[in-house]
Amino acid sequence: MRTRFLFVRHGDSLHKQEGVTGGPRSCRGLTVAGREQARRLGRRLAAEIAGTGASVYSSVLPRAVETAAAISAVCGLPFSRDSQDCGLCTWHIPPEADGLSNEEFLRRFPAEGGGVHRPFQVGNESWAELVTRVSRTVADLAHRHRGETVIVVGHAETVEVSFNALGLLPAYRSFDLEVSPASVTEWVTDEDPGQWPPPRWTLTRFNET
Ligand SMILES: O=C(O)[C@H](O)COP(=O)(O)O
Repeated sequence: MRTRFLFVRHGDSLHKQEGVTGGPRSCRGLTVAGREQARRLGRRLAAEIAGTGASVYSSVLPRAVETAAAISAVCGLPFSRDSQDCGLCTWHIPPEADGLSNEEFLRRFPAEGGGVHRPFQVGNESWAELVTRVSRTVADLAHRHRGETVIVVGHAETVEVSFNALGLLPAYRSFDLEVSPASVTEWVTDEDPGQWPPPRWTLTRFNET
């Protein structure tokens, strides 16, 4: 019984191009190149999951939703509003910061003493809160889809948290991870994802473009 998670970062996005925070109000989805990346990735994944099927989930932000919709369309998999989960989002920034340039966000919302448990900006999540939120969502999906393949379309942080949720790394790690647009990171286990103690997952590829 193999359970397989394919974590995908969204394709090239307008928020990156424009240098804005890109929350629910200001995210305007993918660039033209990003849409093509998503379709190309969909074709690759369609070949990989042929015969096994998969379930597709995304965050609620348009850049992830568009990427997931493109992948699902190419693969012939269902994808609806019910497949979109805020638990898979990147940072939950304060609503007043949504749409600001990144520089302005850092300038107007500084929080001294930011760390693992205290946020780096006023009103933002802490890293530990983000890790817990995303990990909880991934754990629920693993439980619901034991023995199946799950495609999770999110953000750089969603992919990073796969190391906490499945690899059980502590929240603080002493190295950084580079996560490219439209990349795939895969974890598999042949153990029961719902067992206690937790199963051992294997990282079979990271940031594959
Ligand atoms: O830089 C950002 O806006 C956040 O880290 C979100 O990451 P994303 O570009 O993968 O959505």
